[in-house]
Amino acid sequence: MEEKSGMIGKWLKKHLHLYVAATRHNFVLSIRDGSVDLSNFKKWLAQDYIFVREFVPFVASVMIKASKTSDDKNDMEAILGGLTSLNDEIDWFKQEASKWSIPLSGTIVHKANENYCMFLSSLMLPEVEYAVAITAFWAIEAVYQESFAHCLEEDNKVSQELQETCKRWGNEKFGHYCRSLQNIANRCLEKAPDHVCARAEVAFQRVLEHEVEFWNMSHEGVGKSIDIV
Ligand SMILES: Cc1ncc(CO)c(N)n1
Repeated sequence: MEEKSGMIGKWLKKHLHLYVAATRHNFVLSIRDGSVDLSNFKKWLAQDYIFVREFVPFVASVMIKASKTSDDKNDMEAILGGLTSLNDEIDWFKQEASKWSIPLSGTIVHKANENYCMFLSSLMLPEVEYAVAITAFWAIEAVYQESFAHCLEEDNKVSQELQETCKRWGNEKFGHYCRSLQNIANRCLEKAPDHVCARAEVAFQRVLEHEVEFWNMSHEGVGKSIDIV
């Protein structure tokens, strides 16, 4: 029988290439070195606001699974913390959009974003196991934590106006929250049958692929020539 403790750590090693693609994307590196094209940043911001609004019902669905099937009552607090931070995040997106004069209501949803949101919907189905959903949830948060924490590491040249964005996901408290989700996922995976673990591993890989596509979006034409056709 396969040793299952610390499953996430094993998958991070096994899929390191994909994890690095998702957490060291050129867009993120350009924020870190100060060379980011602000129009790309604005595209990302407008699309991420749409994503975050879709992410809320997904997190709520993870909460429902936890309340029905989790063997540890503390899971609820961790997930509730996630919902609370999404509440702040939505406010922050609105403020940031007004700072950059981005009209959030008229944004055309990019295909990559739509695909990612459809993937989230598929994970909301009641038949998706808690272990699978919590693994995906952790991965989604961890990519942003890892990416933006990297932006804040030594010798960064993040411009003043993007500091706050990096701190939003790169701060230590968010890091701690991601580690709590990782611990929950590890605990669930340890107890899950092999076929459920296999599904969680696939969900983890899919999240990373969607995250790469999401970053890619920022340097493609959004809302202009491509979307008008
Ligand atoms: C695309 C994407 N992934 C992860 C997060 C983290 O909440 C986010 N805001 N957007």
